[in-house]
Amino acid sequence: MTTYDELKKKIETIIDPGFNKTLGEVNGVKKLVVGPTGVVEAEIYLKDQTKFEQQVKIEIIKLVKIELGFPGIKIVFFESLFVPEGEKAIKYLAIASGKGGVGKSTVTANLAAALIRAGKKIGIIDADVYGPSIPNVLQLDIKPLEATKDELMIPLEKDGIQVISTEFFMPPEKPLMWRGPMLGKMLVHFFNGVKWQEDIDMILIDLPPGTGDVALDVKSYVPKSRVMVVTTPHINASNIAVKAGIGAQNIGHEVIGVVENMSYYFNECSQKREFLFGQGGGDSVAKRLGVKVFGQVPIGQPLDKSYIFSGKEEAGKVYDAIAKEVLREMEM
Ligand SMILES: Nc1ncnc2c1ncn2[C@@H]1O[C@H](COP(=O)(O)OP(=O)(O)OP(=O)(O)O)[C@@H](O)[C@H]1O
Repeated sequence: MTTYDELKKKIETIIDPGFNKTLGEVNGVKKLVVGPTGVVEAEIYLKDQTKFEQQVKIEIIKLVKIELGFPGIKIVFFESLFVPEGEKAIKYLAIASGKGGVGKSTVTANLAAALIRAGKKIGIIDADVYGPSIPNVLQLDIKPLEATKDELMIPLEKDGIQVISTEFFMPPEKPLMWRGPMLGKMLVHFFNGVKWQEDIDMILIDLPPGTGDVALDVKSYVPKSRVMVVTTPHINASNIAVKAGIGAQNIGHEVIGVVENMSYYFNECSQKREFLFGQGGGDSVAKRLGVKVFGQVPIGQPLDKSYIFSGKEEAGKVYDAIAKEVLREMEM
């Protein structure tokens, strides 16, 4: 009769083909239970899970049922979180908002630009399936994606920001009705099927507004992703933003801070700030989530008529300060 320890040891000798190391070496066997009827239950973490799951599943079944004589095995696979020594772990920051239209995508793109000014290599996953606007905000020309030999998508790039967007996969001017499983499939490609160029430091994820399937998927693919909440100063917007933040906290994400967008309009004539959408939304969200406000972005457009502020403009300086807070919170 095979003991539990022997079973574990043997499973841990199976190779994770993504890493070309044993499951033991890459901490790939997370849960292993032998039930009362002798059926084994296992949670296995693999690199490039979708690509290698079937192959590893067959090996484990052969080992557990044929070689070791257990009556059955149930296996659930997950994407591995293991980072080989000497390799840098990419950090993930999801940008959430309660309501649509509060400027989440504008903030995401400007934060990416500010992080690049701070010397970081940045990618954006535009997961806002209902209204992907990152390509628009960055004024990115959409063209067919190229792929590597092992069929990983190569992101498009604008001003050093690498982008993968749901918009790349939508027929132009035709809305798509996304349902849970389709969303999941799209996201799995974003998290496992992209070859980010260079030695990327951080990936920003532009989430759809509200709480929902996409946030849950992000949790399963990148459990360690932090979350930043965007709100406007209006109290209604902030009440809904709190819900998005609490939703993220409830599924185990760490919310690191709040950005208040469209905080005020700076009146050049009176040299005073005018609070067109009220005041206090950002503070209220931050207080209720137990985090701080990273910055207050004024109402306005960049001088060059794009959507991205330069580091010389007032709003650009606010984004630089937000980037600094983000880097500090993410220990980078
Ligand atoms: N600080 C700002 N000042 C002036 N206009 C802004 C500001 N921030 C965003 N906008 C404008 O508000 C509109 C909505 O912004 P954006 O698309 O970034 O919002 P969103 O929250 O991502 O929306 P959705 O969730 O619906 O995609 C855009 O036209 C954008 O240019």
